[in-house]
Amino acid sequence: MPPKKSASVNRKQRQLGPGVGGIAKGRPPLAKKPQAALSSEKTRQLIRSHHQLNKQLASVENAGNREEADEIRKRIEQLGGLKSYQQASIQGQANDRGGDSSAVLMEWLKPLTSVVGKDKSKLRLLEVGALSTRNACSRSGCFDVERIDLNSQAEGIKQQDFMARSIPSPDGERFDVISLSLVLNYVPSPEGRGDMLKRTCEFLSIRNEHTYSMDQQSTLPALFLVLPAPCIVNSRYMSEERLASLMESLGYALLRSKQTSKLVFYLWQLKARPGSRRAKFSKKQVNPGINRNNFSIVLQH
Ligand SMILES: C[S@@+](CC[C@H](N)C(=O)[O-])C[C@H]1O[C@@H](n2cnc3c(N)ncnc32)[C@H](O)[C@@H]1O
Repeated sequence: MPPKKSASVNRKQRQLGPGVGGIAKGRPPLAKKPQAALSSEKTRQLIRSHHQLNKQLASVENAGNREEADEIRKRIEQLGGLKSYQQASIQGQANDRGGDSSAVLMEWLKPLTSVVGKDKSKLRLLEVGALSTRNACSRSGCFDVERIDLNSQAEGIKQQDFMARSIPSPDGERFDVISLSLVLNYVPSPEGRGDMLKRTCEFLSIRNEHTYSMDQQSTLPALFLVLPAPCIVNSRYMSEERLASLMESLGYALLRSKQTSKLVFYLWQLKARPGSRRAKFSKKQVNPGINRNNFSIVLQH
């Protein structure tokens, strides 16, 4: 089935400005009361600085430079650490990015979720990088949601690094859907991003026709991926085509995509777990240009 693609930029949203209309129903309420609001510009700056420092930290740690790593860690703490970054993300997305991204996932899974209540079997959803227990997916009642984050902000969110989570045994419990919304771009290295995408395959349940209904078979198991749009549309090293071939090499097929002025959304179905003879994806320039960024994803082995 060819992937369905939404209008490249949601016209209504463009007219109204981000944060109004479409999925812009505001961030889901948080368990903890946010601290005093920062201005949009300050929020963006804080997110940018946190990403940059995280990248520098990964690179000096890689080079074994402990002193410089300690120095960068101090600077991250001075900015308020991961907690302030999360706060800024919540606020930044509410202001700039159109609110709760999981509303897009709900929309895309509507044909499946509309029957969930009838046979009472909920879909299993793993939300990696969860900041709220009350986003559209959580509120829908269609999912058994497991939420994890490096720094838990609420009771229903387990404090856990996805990269350190034990891989389920062959007959262990897996998920029907994994959500990676604005998480991959948080990973500081291109290799780390490739590893994260590869890891998702281990947690999705590839069931057979006896366990998934006909409707479900055309969608599940699936990965919901959200990234800041510039990572894909304005990078020297990435493009939609390159992302699609990388994902295909992992066993994923693109089902849905959508682009707004700020974000790109994708729904990928895992068709088969990647074999050992998978193609490698190095950091290769596909869109040269001085005004482009360096976001990339590398698959090493
Ligand atoms: C920008 S927030 C995105 C929050 C939310 N998913 C959204 O779309 O609004 C990124 C979150 O991902 C979390 N994160 C990054 N890497 C992670 C990992 N390896 N395991 C679990 N959480 C991770 C960070 O702690 C941070 O809270």
